[in-house]
Amino acid sequence: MNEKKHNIEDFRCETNKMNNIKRKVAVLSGKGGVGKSLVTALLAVMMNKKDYNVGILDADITGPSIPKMFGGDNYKAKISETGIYPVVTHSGIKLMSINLILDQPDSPVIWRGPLIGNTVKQFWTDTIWKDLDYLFFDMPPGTGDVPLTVFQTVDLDGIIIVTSPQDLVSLIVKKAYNMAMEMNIPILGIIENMSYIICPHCKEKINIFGESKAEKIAEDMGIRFLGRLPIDPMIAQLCDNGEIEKFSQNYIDDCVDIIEKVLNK
Ligand SMILES: Nc1ncnc2c1ncn2[C@@H]1O[C@H](COP(=O)(O)OP(=O)(O)OP(=O)(O)O)[C@@H](O)[C@H]1O
Repeated sequence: MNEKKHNIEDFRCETNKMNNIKRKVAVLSGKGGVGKSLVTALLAVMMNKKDYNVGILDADITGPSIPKMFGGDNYKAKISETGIYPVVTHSGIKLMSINLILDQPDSPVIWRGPLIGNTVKQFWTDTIWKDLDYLFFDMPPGTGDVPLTVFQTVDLDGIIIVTSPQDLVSLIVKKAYNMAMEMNIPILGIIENMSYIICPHCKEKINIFGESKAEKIAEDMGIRFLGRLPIDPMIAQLCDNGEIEKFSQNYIDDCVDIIEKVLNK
């Protein structure tokens, strides 16, 4: 399906010798603010609940949000001569993010593209994850420098595209799709976030952006539709409180099952 179309240079790098990482999945969005970090965090939480060893590499260097969702903004990764030791969360998920290295998590990273790219590369080559069943990459939004670096550096098993209902009518999802296709990376499917709300009184499902077109668009592109997440104030609260590991809804159960099935074939 994803035949290589362009002559893109290959800069594959090996990860730390101590690592044994079975599956590497990047979570991508065409633009910011659609809930890509949230989806990454939820996938990790759900896979961890299924007893898999899970890690998250936060490749969003200028806007890292993973540590905060797990309550770890003040945790620090340990740097040694052999590599960088990730932070381990309450439930055992391993995290690597620029905010786990900076002295102050609110310090801005004012670096140019190549330095940002090299930092992400170093997270891949130097972090000591040891045994992981799944490593999720939370990519920065868009289809710029860093996604390109990750696509070239890491031998990814697949990407997941996160979108919101409004994006699907634009070309933004198509850009993420085209980038993965050009880099010959399998697309595992699309997840639609902020798809609907549930009335807290009558429990009616309200499609505030109109009837979702996600399934149809996925079908037109020939990729899987992995499911949809509602806007849920409880999710926002869990993120704000750094308690995303307490998430217990079944919104993405099907998505997790599909990913598990496809990647364990
Ligand atoms: N389905 C949802 N229900 C409630 N809140 C949500 C939902 N999705 C995302 N949010 C909230 O929106 C905020 C932004 O989400 P997130 O950081 O995942 O977006 P993003 O796409 O990774 O953004 P960027 O890539 O621009 O940093 C988070 O604080 C999260 O709590």
